[in-house]
Amino acid sequence: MKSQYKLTIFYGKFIDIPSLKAGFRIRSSCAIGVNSESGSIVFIQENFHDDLLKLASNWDPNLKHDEVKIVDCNNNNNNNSYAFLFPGFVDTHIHASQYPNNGLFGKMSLLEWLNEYTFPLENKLKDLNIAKIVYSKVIERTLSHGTTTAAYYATIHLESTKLLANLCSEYNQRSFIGKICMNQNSPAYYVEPSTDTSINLTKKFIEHINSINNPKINAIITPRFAPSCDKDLLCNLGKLAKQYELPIQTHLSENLNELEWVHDLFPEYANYTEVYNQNGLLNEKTILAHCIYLNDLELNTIKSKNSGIAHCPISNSCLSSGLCSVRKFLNKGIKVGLGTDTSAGYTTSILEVARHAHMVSRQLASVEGNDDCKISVTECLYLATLGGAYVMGLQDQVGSFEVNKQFDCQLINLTVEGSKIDLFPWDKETEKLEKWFFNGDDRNVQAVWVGGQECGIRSKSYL
Ligand SMILES: Nc1nc2[nH]cnc2c(=O)[nH]1
Ligand SMILES: [Zn+2]
Repeated sequence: MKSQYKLTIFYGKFIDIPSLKAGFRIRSSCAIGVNSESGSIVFIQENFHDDLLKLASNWDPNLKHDEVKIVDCNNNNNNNSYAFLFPGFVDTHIHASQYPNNGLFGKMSLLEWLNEYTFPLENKLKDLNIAKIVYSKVIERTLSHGTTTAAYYATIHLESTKLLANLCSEYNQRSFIGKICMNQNSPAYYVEPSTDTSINLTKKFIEHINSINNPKINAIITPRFAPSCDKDLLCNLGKLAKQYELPIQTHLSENLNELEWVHDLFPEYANYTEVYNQNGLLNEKTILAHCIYLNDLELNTIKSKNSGIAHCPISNSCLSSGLCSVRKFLNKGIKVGLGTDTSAGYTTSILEVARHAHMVSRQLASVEGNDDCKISVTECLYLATLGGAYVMGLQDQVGSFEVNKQFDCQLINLTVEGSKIDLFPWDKETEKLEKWFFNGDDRNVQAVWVGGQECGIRSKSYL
């Protein structure tokens, strides 16, 4: 539907983190103009206290007043309130199909959990009615937590994976969607019978994404992980990614038993990373989840291919997979983002994942006796936004507020009714933001926009 507006001007306090070490960039009384057709930012004017329509005329002198929409999020009139606009979160690793199992993992670790909890659930989603319920809920829930971009795993089923893509398009959530590929070492009821089947279904899925013709909705090549794909499938998926110039997502080095298994299954490769590398699956658009046990050689390979890592600290804790040193990745200049890894991770909130990343980094610092392990609040929030954008190859489009970037944004209100955050008159501005980091949740997310278009978010009864 074509908007009656040609320009939307968002006005308020804009906060983002433009680089890992930059800290909070706070732009107050700031007007950001968004081209309604393209969804991209056309101007940014901070400390602006004049008539906003003047900015519209500067941008296009022919614009009529009723072609300009003003979204005023400024709250300077009221000393007791505090709200700001922040880049939408980027979830670089989430299993949409596993959402009903969030919080269900018992005492299990990865390989038994896959067999007991995960494969039976994923298999249920071949039923399109079930898939519709699950996928609608996970999109609604992630949007309500401020996730504007997500890299989703679906299941091995073509039709329900197509449905996930359609729903992301309808809900207006920027997404990479992967039909899972797996042709070995999986239960008979949940496995693809051959490489050909897996490749053909993936091609059909790519065609479907092309038919949606929505630049926010993308296909991603998704070998589940090395143990569930034979060499032939891995190699053909590498070729497919190259042929269609598509991103790739998979799991790497998450659990010690998994590592041993990969070593037994693929003895001809020097290490786990080489299994992917030598089959054409590592490039600048590859998202590697976990990467807990990589050695220096493997990290160097990932760096040289400019692949990115999805750090999933909640999942790593839930399945007792291990403590992952993010600082090691950052020191090597490897791209890092955050992933909920629903449902190995119990939440769909990237803010909660960012908090846990912070906590795990402190545990590592004490285990290793090295304070350099600690990642700061703003570093964690960078990973949750622009860091994730880099991992997904979207760094020129999302993750921070810059002219020509897409307007993917969440309105955070710390003083909304029901908020868990108590502010005091002596709180400094950055302290308010740190309080949000530790005690904020979806109650503070008042609105979400992707490409300048507002997304519906669930049950905001107090608004
Ligand atoms: N956390 C996690 N690891 C995996 N490794 C292979 N499949 C999965 C999965 O679904 N979740
Ligand atoms: Zn995962």
